[in-house]
Amino acid sequence: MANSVSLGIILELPYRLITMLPYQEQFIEFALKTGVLRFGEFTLKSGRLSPYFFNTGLFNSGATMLQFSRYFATSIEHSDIEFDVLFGPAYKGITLSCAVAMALSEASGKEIPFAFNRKEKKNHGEGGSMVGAELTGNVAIIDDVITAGTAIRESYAMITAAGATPSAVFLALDRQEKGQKDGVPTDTSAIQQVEAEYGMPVVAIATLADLIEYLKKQPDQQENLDRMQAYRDQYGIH
Ligand SMILES: O=P(O)(O)OC[C@H]1O[C@H](OP(=O)(O)OP(=O)(O)O)[C@H](O)[C@@H]1O
Ligand SMILES: O=C(O)c1cc(=O)[nH]c(=O)[nH]1
Repeated sequence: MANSVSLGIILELPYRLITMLPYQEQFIEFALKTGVLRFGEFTLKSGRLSPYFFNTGLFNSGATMLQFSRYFATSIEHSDIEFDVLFGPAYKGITLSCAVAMALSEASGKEIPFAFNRKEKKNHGEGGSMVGAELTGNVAIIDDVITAGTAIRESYAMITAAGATPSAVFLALDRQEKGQKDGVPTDTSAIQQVEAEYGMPVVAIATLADLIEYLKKQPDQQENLDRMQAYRDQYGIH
């Protein structure tokens, strides 16, 4: 795969179930280096106080977006999930769908049609809410994170309304934490709920488990590791 991130398939496959792959570790290091992934105290959309935060808005240069999109493309190729169109929900999904379609084309040499929506409908010119390729066949949704699953549910509705089939979700990070209903933690994560409700696989470049595994290998990160494990004990899915 020219110009892309190495999978290390031959050496790494035997360990696949018990350890993260090289590209996942490289992705975590890259997210830390760029400040996209940070440790500290952060209030989430759910109101939870988290010892870490993942802000893909900070992949905000050509070079970092290019690298990010290559990690995404590697993760998607590794999933072996086939699809016809990549759809990114506005706003962050707009740049993601475009950049990752480019990275997938670069890696595979294939046309990768992509589309996204407008948050506000356009009433002049070509009009409407959809931009890009026609939504047809199997459509994979691409986004940075799922919190409550609202963006994915809205994307599902837009894709089915266009007569296509939502078939998979590709994310940057799976926080692997319990969802919330009426302020009460649920047993499953919002991602697991989306998978069960819509029967779509959800694939992330990296997960909370990967992040914890990474921290265990860093001697100077014991304090962050302790906080992450305490957070997982409280809110993590089992
Ligand atoms: O699972 P959810 O509860 O929907 O949360 C996740 C969504 O929230 C963020 O987008 P947001 O809607 O805040 O808009 P943005 O892309 O314009 O930042 C994020 O990019 C996801 O799309
Ligand atoms: O749950 C959130 O609000 C949230 C967590 C996170 O790590 N990144 C993000 O953009 N939102």
